[in-house]
Amino acid sequence: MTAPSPDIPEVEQPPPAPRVDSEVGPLRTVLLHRPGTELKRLTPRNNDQLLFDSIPWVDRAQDEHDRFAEVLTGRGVEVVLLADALVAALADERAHAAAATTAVDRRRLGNELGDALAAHLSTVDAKGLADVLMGGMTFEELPHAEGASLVRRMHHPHDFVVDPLPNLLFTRDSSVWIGDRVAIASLAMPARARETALLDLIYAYHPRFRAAGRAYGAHYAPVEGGDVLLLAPGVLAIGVGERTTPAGAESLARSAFRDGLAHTVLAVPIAQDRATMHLDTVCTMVDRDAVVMYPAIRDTLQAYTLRPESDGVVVDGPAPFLEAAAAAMSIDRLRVIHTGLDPVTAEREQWDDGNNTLAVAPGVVVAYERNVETNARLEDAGIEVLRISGSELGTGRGGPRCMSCPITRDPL
Ligand SMILES: NC(=[NH2+])NCCC[C@H](N)C(=O)O
Repeated sequence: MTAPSPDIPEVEQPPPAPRVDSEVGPLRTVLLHRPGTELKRLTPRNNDQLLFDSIPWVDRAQDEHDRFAEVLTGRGVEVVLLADALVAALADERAHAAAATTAVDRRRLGNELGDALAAHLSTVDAKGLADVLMGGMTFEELPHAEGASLVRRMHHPHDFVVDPLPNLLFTRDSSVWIGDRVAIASLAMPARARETALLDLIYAYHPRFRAAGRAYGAHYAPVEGGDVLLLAPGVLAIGVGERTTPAGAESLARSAFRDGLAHTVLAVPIAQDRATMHLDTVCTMVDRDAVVMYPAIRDTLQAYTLRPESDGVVVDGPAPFLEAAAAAMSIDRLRVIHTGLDPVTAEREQWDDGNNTLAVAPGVVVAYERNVETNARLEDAGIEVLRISGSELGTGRGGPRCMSCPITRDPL
């Protein structure tokens, strides 16, 4: 390495402008969330409701996440952490005021305690407020106020005044960049609904993002980012199942057409099960023209094709997904990496997010190491697999794609 010449001042490069046109273009900037206090709130009594399958060992989950981030930075990817972005956004006093409002649930607390909580949160600094927004707050932690309160007295000290958001870890779902616009998701499950407010604050007030245009902003039908795949520039696939609804998919399609972000949208019905909660639990792209897909659905996956028409959309199909996708992408065929697994191994590895890979470039993906068979087949097919451990991270049922929201990818 040559030392910088003393005469030429080092010019700091501005970060690349947000823009994502594909699933596999070289990844430049990604939003991750290092899990924190919110995971420590999980107990055997609340984990189902909070959408975790067991109680993670938090320190180990953080270590695993740090390794994940290191793999990405090792490949030249800039990692933006959600907590840092939130604190930066909350430095704007309008964001601070709005955030306090989103945290106060008057249905739960009533007006008196609601007012007391709002007054308290308005005095907390940006970091402290971000901690409450992400990690939640219990009755025990609520600073003492004067006067009698039935709400305080009748709640258990460990009940939540503000619910924790353990699924913030899955940054894929709460927002999605399509072209140069960001869509804030409308999350289907009550345990995740408030994540939207946090992402909204980040994109509205963070100096780096506040100029970004919004896609889908004003619609409310559920759409989650795990269901949205950018198959090729101008071509979106949107899973419709446990999370994203037909209305959500149609609404996002119309908004993408209106903004010229897409020419074709495929709406892909998936089973309404926890195992297949998002399209990216059964299918992710690993190369320009290749996907890894759960073998059990390979031949049955269907798609409706939506295209813009002067004053609306035309809907065709359903037709086999692989054919509809190839046609929309203008390629002969979409390769499916044949994992060739026996049905039991395939089902086990699908559950453990074997199909949920994150491409850092065409043909290079991050995957959980535990899915030994799926990863071996990917390598047989010439895909480079960057393995990470996810024994604790995986307790929330999400893999590398779920845990990452690409902000900038280079064009293909
Ligand atoms: N894109 C994904 N597959 N995300 C997985 C999200 C998992 C999370 N526990 C949930 O139930 O919402």
